[in-house]
Amino acid sequence: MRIFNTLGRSLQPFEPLGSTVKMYVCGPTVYDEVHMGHGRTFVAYDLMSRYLKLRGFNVIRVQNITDIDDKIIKRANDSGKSWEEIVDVYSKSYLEALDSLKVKVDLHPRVSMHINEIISFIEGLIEKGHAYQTSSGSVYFDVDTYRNYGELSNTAKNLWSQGEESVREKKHPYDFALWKASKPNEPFWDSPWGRGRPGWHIECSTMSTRYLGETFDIHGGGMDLIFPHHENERAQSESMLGHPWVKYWVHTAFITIKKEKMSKSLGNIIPLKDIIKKWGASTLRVWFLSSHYRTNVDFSDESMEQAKSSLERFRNAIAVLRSVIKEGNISYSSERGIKTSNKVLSIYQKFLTSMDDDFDTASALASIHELATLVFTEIQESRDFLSSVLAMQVMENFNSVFRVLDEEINANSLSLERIVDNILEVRKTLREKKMYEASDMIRDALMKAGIKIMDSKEGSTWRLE
Ligand SMILES: Nc1ncnc2c1ncn2[C@@H]1O[C@H](COP(=O)(O)OP(=O)(O)OP(=O)(O)O)[C@@H](O)[C@H]1O
Ligand SMILES: [Zn+2]
Repeated sequence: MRIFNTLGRSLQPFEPLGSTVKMYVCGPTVYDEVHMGHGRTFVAYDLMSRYLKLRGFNVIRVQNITDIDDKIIKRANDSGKSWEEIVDVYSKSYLEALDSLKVKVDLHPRVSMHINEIISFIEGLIEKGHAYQTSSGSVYFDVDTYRNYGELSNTAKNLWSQGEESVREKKHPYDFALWKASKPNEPFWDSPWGRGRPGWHIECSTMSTRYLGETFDIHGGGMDLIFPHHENERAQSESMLGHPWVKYWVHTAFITIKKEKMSKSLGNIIPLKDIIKKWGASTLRVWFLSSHYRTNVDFSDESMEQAKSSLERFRNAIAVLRSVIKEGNISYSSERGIKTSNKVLSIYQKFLTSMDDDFDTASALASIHELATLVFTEIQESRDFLSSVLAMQVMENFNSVFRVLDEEINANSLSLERIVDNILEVRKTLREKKMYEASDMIRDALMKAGIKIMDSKEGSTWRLE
């Protein structure tokens, strides 16, 4: 496998540091609805971790929630609500959106729950001479003390402006805040430097090392985070730890609207929950994954229609495969069947090769389309059992990574269980009413269908014969 590393800007072989791949992704600042742009980024990392699992790795994935920030405070002041209320509403809505998008994260640490750890981290940086306190009670990172600054974002000194206020008290304009002295009407915490709150970058250095250790494999986020956020995180962490920190820096490109980044601050967002309601989570995931995670994608209803019809095509292919597996010719495959099976295997190989190549989901989806074509042009007609079973396995593996066909893949087992359990409930009522004849008829009918009922004092159970 190879993966594009922003550090060095090249495709590099993927060799994890240990037996578990550890991944940290910068999550949202919760002051407004999560939008499609966030969804793209979060689905991209979800897909990466699912693919690594398919490839046999253990994966642990941490994605933080930024619940202390200037934008949150502004929103609270503008709306007359407390910052806690704002954070509560939007973090719930974020977690719900992740759930309906089937994005799995193992841990969602919040800044407000890690203030002590953040303070200790900053104290460590001051002790090591990488940070300084100012008369206002703020603490800044001294960028000149970290010699690799600019390497991650590939930028020279004249481009290091941090876009932060109160530059006058900094030693250099490119130093950035670790701790901000509190102003009136702002939330604050006590610290060795007085009342204040953490700057943005320090939270990710603190929480990622706390949960993933002193080195980890993948650090991700959108491309807008390369500078200054990730550059600053790296400077803080490597200065503190005294050794290299993250092995692969991975960045996703943007969802745009009329070629402009979809962004809360620009006011052009489509909330995730609205788009999921309109198109469904599976169509949206297909749409996200139809382009490589490092290319910008412009939103349009037409492209969503295309994603919808791709999904429909995959669903139809599965329906054909199901019917062939159920009723197909189980006798030994014909020469033609063997040829088809080999085609299925080579399509799967292509799928893996694409995914191994920096998670090229667009090409991987093209392989699944190719498989669907094979189903419609050969398998549907030949009704060959072996190639159908193989094709179904490919679809299952594909779905374990893309998670767009859950209902179709799980249809059989789910419905069988549900049906038999319901029948047993009916039968229990019949027996309670002493209608033993009807109850026995049901038992015999199920037996003919290959389902054996076992009655006992505790109730009835069943198994496939
Ligand atoms: N339009 C987008 N396309 C892809 N990823 C995005 C987009 N907007 C934000 N992200 C990513 O989502 C994650 C959470 O973002 P965060 O809440 O910090 O957004 P933000 O950039 O402050 O929001 P906004 O730009 O909407 O004000 C980050 O990794 C960010 O890079
Ligand atoms: Zn971060």
